Amino acid sequence: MPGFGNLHSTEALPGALPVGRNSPQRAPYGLYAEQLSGTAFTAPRHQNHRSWLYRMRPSAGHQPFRPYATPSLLRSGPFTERTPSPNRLRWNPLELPKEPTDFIDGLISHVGNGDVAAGIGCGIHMFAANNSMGDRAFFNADGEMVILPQEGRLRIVTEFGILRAGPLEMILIPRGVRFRVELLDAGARGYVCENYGAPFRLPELGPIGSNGLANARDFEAPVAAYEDIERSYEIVQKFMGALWTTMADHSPFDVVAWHGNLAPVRYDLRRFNTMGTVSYDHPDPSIFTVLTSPSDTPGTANVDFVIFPPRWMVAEDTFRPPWFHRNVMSEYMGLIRGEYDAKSGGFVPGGASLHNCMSAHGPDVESHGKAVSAALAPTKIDEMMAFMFESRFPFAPTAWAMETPLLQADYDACWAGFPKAQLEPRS
Ligand SMILES: O=C(O)Cc1cc(O)ccc1O
Ligand SMILES: [Fe+2]
Repeated sequence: MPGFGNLHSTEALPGALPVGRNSPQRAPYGLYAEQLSGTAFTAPRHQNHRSWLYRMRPSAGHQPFRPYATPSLLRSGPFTERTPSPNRLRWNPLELPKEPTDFIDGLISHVGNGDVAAGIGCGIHMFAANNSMGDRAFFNADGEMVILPQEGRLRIVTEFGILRAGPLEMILIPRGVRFRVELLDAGARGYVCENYGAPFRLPELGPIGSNGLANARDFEAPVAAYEDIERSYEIVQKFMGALWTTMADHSPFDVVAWHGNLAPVRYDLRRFNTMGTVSYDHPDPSIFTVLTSPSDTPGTANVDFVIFPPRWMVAEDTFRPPWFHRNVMSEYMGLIRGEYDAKSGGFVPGGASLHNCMSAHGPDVESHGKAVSAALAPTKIDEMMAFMFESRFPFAPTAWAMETPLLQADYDACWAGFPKAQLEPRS
């Protein structure tokens, strides 16, 4: 069902959705009415997110949660394992696991900021899995999750219905929504942004007008789909940075109908209506914002999700790749496919880089050299998709991120050896 933040109504059985009220004395088929809220009850109407779910049993029917025993590399803000680094860091891609590993156990925290208990900041994780979740559901009480598959297609069963997504697509799972990740290929790998702050929304378009960037209609929510499974089912949740587990005697994916404006969505990044200059100069990458989680300072995001999609480069008398810069915001980047225009090698699909607040970065020597001597004909950057999670809060790496052999030892070298500008002697 199309539309970001739309009010949807969907039923998998005729008449399952109550009409004219949310909570009738007896819901159709004896279903249980349950509200899931993503914002405070009193949040302004245009920011209020909630849905009503009509399910075979209330979610409340489960045993107490116990600490999850399987060792996990998932971490949360405050990220204090290692001193935040002012250095530019870059990582090679995760390898697919050798042991059977599902999405939950395949999550590895990379960097993060803020504080999960304060609802500020985000955690950025990678995942690598070779197994479907089986009779296991996961939900995250700490934040919503943007999932970006980089390799392998996923079938994500949620309480709201089923979403499939592969590389070049994104999934947004709201806080608290139960889901199960199944693999449609032998392995899957990707990135996750776990947003502790204000829910992601579409950015304002300002002078761009009423269309453009990620268009609301291209976000797709699933239709209601339920499974009637009576056997022991594990439910794992992330709460205040720790994983917890419990058992239920049935599948929690038993929602027969739902309505509301809180729902998981899929978005095909290829549908992004990319803007750029048609005259000169390289604009700020904020024109590539897909979704933003605002902070309480206007225009200064808790975290922005930004993509660098295929696009035509036509700028005249312009250095076309990203310029050299030092940014007050902190930048975590990943690559879904292709080659990023600021880096010739080293930044590979599935890899990642971190440029924290005020760290000097930009094109490497080779990309710079090519760009200053290029004939400025219109050229297309094709077959490429990079992305950035950009935040007002510097990112701290996890211990894993600093100790993994995937961390590149020589990243700084890509900015070594720029020829010095030759100043003309003044006459
Ligand atoms: O560092 C990067 O590659 C991301 C980036 C891209 C761009 O086009 C301008 C600024 C910026 O931070
Ligand atoms: Fe940058």
